[in-house]
Amino acid sequence: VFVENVSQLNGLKFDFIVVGGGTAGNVIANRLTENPSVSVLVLEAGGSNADVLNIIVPFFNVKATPNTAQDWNFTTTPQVGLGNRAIAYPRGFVLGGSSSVNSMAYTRGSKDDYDRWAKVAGDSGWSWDNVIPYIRRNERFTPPPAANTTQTYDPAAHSLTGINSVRLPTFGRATDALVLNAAASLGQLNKDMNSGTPLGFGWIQQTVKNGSRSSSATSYLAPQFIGRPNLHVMLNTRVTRILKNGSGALQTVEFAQKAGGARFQITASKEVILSAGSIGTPSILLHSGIGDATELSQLGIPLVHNLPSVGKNLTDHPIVRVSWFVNSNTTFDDAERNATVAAEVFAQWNTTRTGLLSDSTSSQIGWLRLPESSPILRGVTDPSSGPLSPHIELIFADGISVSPPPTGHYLTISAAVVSPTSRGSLALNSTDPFAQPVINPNLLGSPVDVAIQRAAIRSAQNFIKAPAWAGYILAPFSLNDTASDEEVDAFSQTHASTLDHPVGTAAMSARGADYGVVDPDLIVKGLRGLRIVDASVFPFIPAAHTQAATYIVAERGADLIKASFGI
Ligand SMILES: Cc1cc2nc3c(=O)[nH]c(=O)nc-3n(C[C@H](O)[C@H](O)[C@H](O)COP(=O)(O)OP(=O)(O)OC[C@H]3O[C@@H](n4cnc5c(N)ncnc54)[C@H](O)[C@@H]3O)c2cc1C
Repeated sequence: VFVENVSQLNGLKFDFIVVGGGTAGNVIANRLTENPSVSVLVLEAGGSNADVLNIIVPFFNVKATPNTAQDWNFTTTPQVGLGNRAIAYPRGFVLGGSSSVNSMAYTRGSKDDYDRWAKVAGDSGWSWDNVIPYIRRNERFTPPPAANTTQTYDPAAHSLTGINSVRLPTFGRATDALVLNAAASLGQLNKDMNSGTPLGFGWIQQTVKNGSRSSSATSYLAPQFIGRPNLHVMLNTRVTRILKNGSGALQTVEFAQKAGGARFQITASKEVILSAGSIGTPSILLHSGIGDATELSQLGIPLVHNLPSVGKNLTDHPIVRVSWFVNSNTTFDDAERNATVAAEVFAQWNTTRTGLLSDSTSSQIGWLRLPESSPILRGVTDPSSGPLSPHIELIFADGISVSPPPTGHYLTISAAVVSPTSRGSLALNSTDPFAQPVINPNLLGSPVDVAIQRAAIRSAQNFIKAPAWAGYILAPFSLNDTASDEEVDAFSQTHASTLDHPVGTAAMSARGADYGVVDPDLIVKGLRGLRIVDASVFPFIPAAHTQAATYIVAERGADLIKASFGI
């Protein structure tokens, strides 16, 4: 049930209040209200996801952010590793959160990623084997038609019965065979990168249903769920602080509906769940006086609970896009720069939900591991989570996204560091909860990350030398294949951006550890009544796009809450 205004809350009582109707928040709302006697209120800062074409049409994801009404429109601090550039830092400001604006890649990461979580959290419940039931609750996989013999996947790794739809791309591209043949010739084809062993090249899986985006808003809040009388969702409502209730538990939520507007309070009878994401969650904690005592006192925020790790450990994936001119006139560049072609592909999507616009801009990904003998790893602890995990990701696009030059056709390979060693931070410089926090992801902030970024670009340059590409690649567009290491590093510094995967700002650690923000059951250390369920609790970033891991944390988080209250 959507609550239109604050007065409608009068007389309503809630067992749980979920702060943020994003990727994780909507999972919690859905799972807790399976029990009709449990009442939940979701407070979401952004507006509705309905009828927003840039959200619904998969290919338009590149237009959903940055600098739109559905984006928080954050900017980072000047990034030392990026030549002091400050860059846009997109986050979904809309029901569904970042799952409503992301690029829809569905990648779980490796078995090692979850086993490392279990180890640092001291809780085997976070291990790969033990999160598989939660993967299955989340995923509703649509296999490709049997006649499609080129697309591979491992049926044993997928669930047909979950809530959030996942499928392979449906629009064939000229580059599909080129990527796969090149990978095959190198002996690096992976049948299904979501089986726990992602290394190699293969088909991307996407959160798409019948040619439209599947987000936590369209899936976990689908009509049969949002219609539950025990589930209330209020949009355009910014949570400003969490306060103690009469018994000292952090169960009272303060919110406002516009900057400088009236503040309201509402109390959950059982628990408050923070699901405001890796930027929103630590911001709310700090505004509530939960964080580093010295930093809070410098801001003049009264200390409620000294927890120095709040906002620290911000981890993200840097990415550099490299493009080449290609011998083709079927790339998607024309659909982005030629109004006639754009109208044609839109008409096809609009009538049949098929064609170019029914998928995201990529169809294949490669996950690569540095050789054990790599000089980059000499003398440093391997930053990956283990031998099954990549250090590098390559994402293939059959064109240049967003604004291609007026002529020419292109191939773009986005080369990312998926085992970053740099850690950044999230802090406040104002007591106004409507002011932007200070976001420093510290991208390419360590020599190891710069070296892995260089290796990632080199892998892309080497990959297109495989015989399968002969005659297709014409010439480098943005970076010469003959560039020296220094030139590659300079290119990274001027072109690197974010893969939009911030995590870890309210990280989980073992019970009793002298760092960390939440215990393995996701309850805030040393407090009662307050739990965190979103990507901010990841203790390490998985070598993957982060939505699948967020859904996994949320599905298990819901189970942990149910167990705590016997519901
Ligand atoms: C542009 C972009 C592309 C991406 N591409 C991919 C991809 O292809 N594949 C992939 O796996 N991952 C991708 N990601 C990352 C992935 O989407 C996120 O890791 C994941 O969605 C995070 O989920 P979350 O629940 O932690 O936060 P979110 O989904 O961001 O949810 C947080 C919610 O809380 C709300 N909120 C915040 N503060 C407040 C407040 N004070 N009061 C009330 N509400 C508040 C927000 O508006 C939002 O709705 C992408 C992200 C972005 C932004």
